[in-house]
Amino acid sequence: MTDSINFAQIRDSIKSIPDYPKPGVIFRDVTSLVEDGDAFKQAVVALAEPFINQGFTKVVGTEARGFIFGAAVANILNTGFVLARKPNKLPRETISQTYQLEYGQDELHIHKDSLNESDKVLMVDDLLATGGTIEATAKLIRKLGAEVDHAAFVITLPDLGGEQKLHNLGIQSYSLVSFDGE
Ligand SMILES: O=P(O)(O)OC[C@H]1O[C@H](OP(=O)(O)OP(=O)(O)O)[C@H](O)[C@@H]1O
Ligand SMILES: Nc1ncnc2[nH]cnc12
Repeated sequence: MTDSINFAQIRDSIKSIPDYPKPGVIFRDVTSLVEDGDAFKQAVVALAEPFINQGFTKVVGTEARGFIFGAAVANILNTGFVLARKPNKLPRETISQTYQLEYGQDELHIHKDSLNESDKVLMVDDLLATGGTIEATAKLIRKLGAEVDHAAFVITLPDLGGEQKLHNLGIQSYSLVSFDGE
């Protein structure tokens, strides 16, 4: 199925914005990808394809851009979709995990009753940079007793070390395109 995916088209649809949000950063903008219906469809199909019929019971997506791709992948895999959200957004009882940002720290929450020991989870996000966000997401999933060994991203920034961080957690990462030099 991935034979029919035009990875160059997916890559070309992602706009790169220099010096955003601060000097020296090249922002890889998936909003331009999702605005292109064909590129969006191909990206979602390519993200889901390796995980079809592999026994996944849930997809977890991380706020906010992870929701766009995660929910679509869950539909293809015929699984439920679980939201990992920033603080004060989820109405039921949650568990939380703090993680480091470049400056300071942030926190992610997940509903306590959204996963359990019987779940096999695929994590989906738009982009892997340092891996701090996806590491926090994996810790939440594991705290609830669910299994998580795979994460899928549209974009990886290999220079920022996220793949190694995931590897150290025993999580295999899969991405559609990578951008060096950041
Ligand atoms: O690998 P990391 O270094 O953790 O960075 C990757 C994360 O950063 C971005 O999210 P951001 O926190 O900017 O939130 P947003 O999706 O709400 O814009 C991106 O969508 C990933 O979730
Ligand atoms: N360079 C980048 N572009 C888009 N989102 C990001 N999140 C972290 N680094 C990023």
